[in-house]
Amino acid sequence: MAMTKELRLSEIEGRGRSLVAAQPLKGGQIVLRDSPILLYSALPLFNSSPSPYCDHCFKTLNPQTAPFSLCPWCSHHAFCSPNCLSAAQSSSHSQWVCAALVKLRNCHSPLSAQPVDRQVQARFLVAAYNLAANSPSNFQVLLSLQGQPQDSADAQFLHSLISTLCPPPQPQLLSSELTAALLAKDKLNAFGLMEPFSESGLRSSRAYGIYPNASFFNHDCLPNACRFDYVDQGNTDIMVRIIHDVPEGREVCLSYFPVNQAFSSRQRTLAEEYGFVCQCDRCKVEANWSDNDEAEEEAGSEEVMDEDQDQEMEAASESEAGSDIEAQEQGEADFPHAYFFIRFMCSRTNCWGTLAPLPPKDDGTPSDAMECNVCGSVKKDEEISGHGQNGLSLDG
Ligand SMILES: C[S@@+](CC[C@H](N)C(=O)[O-])C[C@H]1O[C@@H](n2cnc3c(N)ncnc32)[C@H](O)[C@@H]1O
Repeated sequence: MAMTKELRLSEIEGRGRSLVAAQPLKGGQIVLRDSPILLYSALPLFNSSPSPYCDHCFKTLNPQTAPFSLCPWCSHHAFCSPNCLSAAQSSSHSQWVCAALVKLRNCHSPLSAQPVDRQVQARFLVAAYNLAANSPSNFQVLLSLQGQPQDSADAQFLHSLISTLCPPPQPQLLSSELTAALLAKDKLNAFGLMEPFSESGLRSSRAYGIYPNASFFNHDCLPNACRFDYVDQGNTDIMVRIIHDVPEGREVCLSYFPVNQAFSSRQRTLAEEYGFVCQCDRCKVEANWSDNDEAEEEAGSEEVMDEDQDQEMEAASESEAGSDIEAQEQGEADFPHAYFFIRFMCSRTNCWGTLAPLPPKDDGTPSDAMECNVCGSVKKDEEISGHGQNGLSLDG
């Protein structure tokens, strides 16, 4: 089924619905622009300081232009402009959402003692039940996404809480099965819109969004596409760009997390959060590395590549320059994907973003500049690796 002229939706055994190149794709080409059917804040409900983001479009609120438009019903939620406030009142910040959030934020609310993740899940459920009332067709789209309900204590707790937010916009819809199903859809499909990049800060989300078409991208630990967003320019759409040339018929994949994560951490996240065992080319190679031992398995959940792995990467990439054929063969056998890290991973401190070429010019000429999808920096080709476009092929 054609999704865009560049992408086809196909069923691939063991991977479910998948997006496949419907034509040869060029590095930098935009293959999807997708608008969210639902957006919600990633910040804790119980926060001592006001949100620095517009509660509708999630743009950073500029203190120079304060006062912002405050919600007249709760005087709590702030919007970047009167237009955003009025758009919110007829969609994301309806009267029911406003009253529900006030009630959840009440100091006697059982949520106040809950971890931030649970508070954010509550925000999602309020947004999802609001969507059911405001846009039944988009609610059906949400329900059609991947994710089977799990009978968990979290889901039961959150359902009992949401049931007290009376009257919900469509009381006949409210059920514990539906709440559990919604949470499962959110877990597998939500995209994080990141906070502004900072070299010293932690990488965290300001909001989450459900993007119905982008939800069909499967994961690969060496992706051939990555997504960009421009929230602070007032645009909540995401754009998916091709990282390097992809032949027709090849699956187009994103990485569900920063590509620098170590093998055991990636495998754990994909199994626990997404319910599958990754068998991509990179995982097949790294599964044989000697340092995937139990110690690493027991370490924190966010391991990044360690020094040995960095050295393997360097050896492979140095030898790739062609000085020593034997070392090159050995290096590539140990770490055939070294080239990806040198060329497509942002080197800025604390960034770990992915670089993709800027879109080709109108006449089809490829761009010689690469943009990072996290920090937004743009660099010329030669500043990155010294390798020309025709270096190692990733299409093999
Ligand atoms: C965002 S959805 C992607 C679209 C999904 N395949 C579908 O049918 O709707 C994420 C889910 O897709 C499946 N998936 C994604 N990447 C995969 C991979 N590399 N191998 C196997 N399954 C994968 C997993 O079930 C995962 O929880």
